[in-house]
Amino acid sequence: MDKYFIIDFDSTLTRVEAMDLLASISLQGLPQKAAAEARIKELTDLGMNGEISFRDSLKERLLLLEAKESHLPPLIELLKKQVSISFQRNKEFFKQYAETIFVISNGFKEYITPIVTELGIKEDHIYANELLFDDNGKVIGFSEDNPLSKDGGKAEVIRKLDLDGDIYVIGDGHNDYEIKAAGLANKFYAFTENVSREKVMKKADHIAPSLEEVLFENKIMSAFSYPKNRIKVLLLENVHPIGVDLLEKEGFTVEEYPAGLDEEELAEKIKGVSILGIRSKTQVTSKVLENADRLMAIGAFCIGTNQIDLEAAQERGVAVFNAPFSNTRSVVELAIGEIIMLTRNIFDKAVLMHQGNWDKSASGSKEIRGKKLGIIGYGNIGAQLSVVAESIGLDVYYYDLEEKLALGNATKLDSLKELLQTADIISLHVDGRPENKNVIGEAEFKLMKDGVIFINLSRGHVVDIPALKSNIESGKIKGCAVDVFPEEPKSNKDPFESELKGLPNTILSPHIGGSTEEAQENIGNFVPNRIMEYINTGTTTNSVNFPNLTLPRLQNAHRLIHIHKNVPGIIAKINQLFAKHEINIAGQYLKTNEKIGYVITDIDKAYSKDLIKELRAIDHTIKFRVLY
Ligand SMILES: NC(=O)c1ccc[n+]([C@@H]2O[C@H](COP(=O)([O-])OP(=O)(O)OC[C@H]3O[C@@H](n4cnc5c(N)ncnc54)[C@H](O)[C@@H]3O)[C@@H](O)[C@H]2O)c1
Ligand SMILES: O=C(O)CC[C@@H](O)C(=O)O
Repeated sequence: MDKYFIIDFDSTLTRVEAMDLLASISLQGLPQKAAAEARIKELTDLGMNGEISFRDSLKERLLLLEAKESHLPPLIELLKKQVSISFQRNKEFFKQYAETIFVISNGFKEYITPIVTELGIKEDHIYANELLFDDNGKVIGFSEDNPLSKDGGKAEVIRKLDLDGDIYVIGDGHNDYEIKAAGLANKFYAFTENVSREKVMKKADHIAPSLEEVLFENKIMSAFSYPKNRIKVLLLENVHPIGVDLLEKEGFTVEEYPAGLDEEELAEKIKGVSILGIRSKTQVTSKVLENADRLMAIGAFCIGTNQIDLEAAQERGVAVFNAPFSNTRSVVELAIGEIIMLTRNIFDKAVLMHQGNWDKSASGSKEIRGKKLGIIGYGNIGAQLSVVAESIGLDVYYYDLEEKLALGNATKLDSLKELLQTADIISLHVDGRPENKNVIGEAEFKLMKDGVIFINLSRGHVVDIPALKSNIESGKIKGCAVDVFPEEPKSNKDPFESELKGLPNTILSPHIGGSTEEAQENIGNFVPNRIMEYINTGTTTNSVNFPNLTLPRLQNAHRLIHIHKNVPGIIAKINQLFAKHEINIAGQYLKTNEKIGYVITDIDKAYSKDLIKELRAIDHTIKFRVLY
């Protein structure tokens, strides 16, 4: 049985309403332009929603237009650039199915024909209205004999076509739905790539955010192996709008949630989600991952990834990406600011001022020049702090578990003990690995100098809070800044509880070390791009739990992505299958880590479904997907 596709033109095959464009050309320079354009838009929407008769809407719109024949060539040029993105991607479909694709539109043939024939649609498969011109080339109306100039016209055209097969209508308007309502179509797809009309969507058999969705539903090969709109993205904790926008523009279906979710809530919400975006609050535990039936990637829109069970994610073939240096500078600037504020007792003095007390004295206030800054954890933030601190006169010492290059004149110390005994100011920048729990506790505070300044902008659990509190109260710690806490509120609406509230010369901030507009914008750009690279090409550069592979762009081939447990012999098994199916390998890329193997194979276009089944069935396969 043949499948016929009836496609609407305005806002479906093109991203715009052609009449709106014609209006902006024909009314150019006329005083009534703005008012006429607004009314044309209004009439289009009323017609599309079925709220006024189509013929009335068309008549009134044409009258407002002041259009001439000479306006058509520039209109056609503009429309050529406005073909819907997913239609542009799927030119192959229009070529292959030319015999069964029809464009039926209430617009005008004069501009529709040049656009759609370029896509490969046959000229005699275009049904649309026709303009009437006077002798001077002015548009004076339309051919009223044409059924498409009146309500129910599309149904009438299809009835006359008498197509023998299944009929699928793709359109954004009520008049497209009417074909189905008249019993003349098997399915009506509400096409929402360009506009979403609530009323039309409600009546649709299926919502198609892109042409790929229609093709996928009908098992027709399309530009993508899987429609992007079926990739569900869940973004928690107020991810920057740039990130949301990038993922939406890619065609994914994005759901946002302003706060973090607890384990139970997320374990429920994660079902059906392909990409999860979080920041530092949300714990992605193995229990959550057990329920993650479709999860491909997690984006940590921050630096820290200790909130994610990276090993469990890896074992389930879920790649995790973060933004390793997008907010580094912001944290460093806050640390520098706090070092100065605490050394000068500004915080306490400001509180007194707000209470009406004038305490002008130099006692206990010091310059930072020449003071010894001890940095624990000389990673990206620690090292950057070292450079900036040195440039304003601090004498920098650092301790790291790993061998790190000393920047500038910084002095590397061989033990934490030595650092704690040396520094006047201690700033903590270790990562949040579980072994770092209470890395600074009573014993460590004891080793510090009396009157030390202590700053923690790393992770809350790395400091023993009761020990910190008693050392501030005793005066051992003269000034303290804490930005991160073992327990943090899930959202801005939840209360903040901590033993550190109300202590002297203690700056508490709500985990905003990386919360600058610049940093959030950087992160919003960085993380979605890494995820999209992974989804679209398999590239895992910058993944924190997957072997890092940077892959070339896929050209005229299929890319098979196989993630498996790292046990001997898997590659041999994969390649035996290619040999058995006489598949030519265009390129193969492999990287392993302790736990998993990541193999990408580019093959010629043709392959059998059996090959895919057999590849999936190889023992120890974790995940498998095909890209093209
Ligand atoms: N407050 C905020 O808003 C904010 C913003 C960004 C990053 N962070 C946190 O800051 C910390 C540092 O970030 P980064 O980008 O520099 O990370 P990083 O991974 O580049 O550096 C961490 C360094 O700490 C070292 N280290 C780990 N444990 C240690 C230990 N016990 N003793 C000594 N050294 C140890 C590591 O070897 C590494 O060099 C992370 O915990 C991150 O989550 C907080
Ligand atoms: O913005 C956040 O939630 C986390 C910021 C910071 O702790 C990070 O890890 O980058």
